[in-house]
Amino acid sequence: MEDAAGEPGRCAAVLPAGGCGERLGSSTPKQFCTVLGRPLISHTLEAFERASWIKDIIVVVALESLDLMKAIIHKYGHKRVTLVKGGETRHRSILNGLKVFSENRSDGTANEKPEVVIIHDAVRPFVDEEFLLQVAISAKQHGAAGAIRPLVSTVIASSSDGFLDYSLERAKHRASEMPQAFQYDVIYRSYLQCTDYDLDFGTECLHLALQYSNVKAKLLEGPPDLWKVTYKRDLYAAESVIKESISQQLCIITNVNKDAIEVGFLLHESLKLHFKVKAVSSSMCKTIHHLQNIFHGQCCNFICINVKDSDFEETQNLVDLLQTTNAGISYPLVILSVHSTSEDYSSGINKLIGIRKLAKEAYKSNILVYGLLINIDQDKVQLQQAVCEGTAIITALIKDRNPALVGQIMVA
Ligand SMILES: Nc1ccn([C@@H]2O[C@H](COP(=O)(O)OP(=O)(O)OP(=O)(O)O)[C@@H](O)[C@H]2O)c(=O)n1
Ligand SMILES: O=P(O)(O)OC[C@@H](O)[C@@H](O)[C@@H](O)CO
Repeated sequence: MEDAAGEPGRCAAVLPAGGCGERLGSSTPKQFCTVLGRPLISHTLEAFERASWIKDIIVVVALESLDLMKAIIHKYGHKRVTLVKGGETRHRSILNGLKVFSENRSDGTANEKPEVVIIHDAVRPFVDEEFLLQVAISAKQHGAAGAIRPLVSTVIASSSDGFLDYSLERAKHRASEMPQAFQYDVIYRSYLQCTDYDLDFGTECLHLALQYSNVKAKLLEGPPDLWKVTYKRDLYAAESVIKESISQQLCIITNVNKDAIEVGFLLHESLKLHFKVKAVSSSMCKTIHHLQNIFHGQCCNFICINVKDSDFEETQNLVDLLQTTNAGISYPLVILSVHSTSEDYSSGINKLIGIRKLAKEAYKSNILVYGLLINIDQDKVQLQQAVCEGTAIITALIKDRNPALVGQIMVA
């Protein structure tokens, strides 16, 4: 990035990920626990990869996790990542990460030294590019910058015999969060002057910059989702946040058949009250680029309108396209295979039973296929009622993304 006023200059990030996650209580260190089927650290890396101006991402992991981390980088195609062995404490891990820019590796090479380095716990997956840039620019200007959030609980001090000693005025204090950013030389110099006590018991990088480099960090009020995954409940919360974010938009795919267009139109009118909806002709969905261009990015939810109640052609074509491009690698994709029937429902369901085989195959690629049967041979009022019921079913399936229901046929 050009080193103009208001730009951070050359930027790198250090993501400490060498802990064991004791407070979460899992045998798997929390940074490797899956959230919606993907390791937590992969979600954090994806957030940093969206910032193309961050040239190096240093991930610091325990020696025993190096192979696992390499496999995650390979499976999810993470770029710009350098792996470094962690230390016994978070500060020691961060210092190991910073060293890659100042000490040559065994092959005699070193990563190009950044002007600004962002330090961010690998177990804080919800960080947006805009705030990362704000923190980095502020660090370039002031030497150090860090995210803060209002305190939820009041901070108190306990006397040695377990009684209240004093309390801090909550309105005058803040919680220190991540990301933090520093002029590289400021934080590296501070770490090199640290005592072992700092490295073994400290928890605040901003304090090191103040104590050892006399740099007062600029404090930036961060957005509410900067929290750190620490306890089990935080994993559940992270999964809900991600589900919510990938359930905002959907694409309705229909061919030019009259019935299909009518059902597609009615569903569109109903679904647009709950989602950002785009309707496209199936002829426009021959390549993944077509699909990605619909929403200028990845769409994770599709409504496939099939003409006859026993024909899965539209759904099968979409599944084939998504499978060949491994589109489900980052998030579980949802496909509602919608079928209109003009007979009694039982015969419609019997003809649709083949969806179970299709759904079983699709699930191997993280694609969740559900069936939806709508009787179109009804009067306008009844059809509108069926479309409303169909909308409620579609909304629930997209929000929940429950693998246990794949291949099931819902009836609106
Ligand atoms: N020796 C350590 C300890 C922690 N961390 C990392 O620092 C971040 C924040 O630390 P914390 O939430 O305390 O993680 P853990 O130490 O793993 O958790 P716990 O204290 O519950 O064991 C995490 O990404 C963690 O992996 C690290 O890189 N090296
Ligand atoms: O103490 P832990 O290792 O759980 O987490 C580190 C936190 O202290 C740190 O991420 C922020 O408070 C900002 O420094």
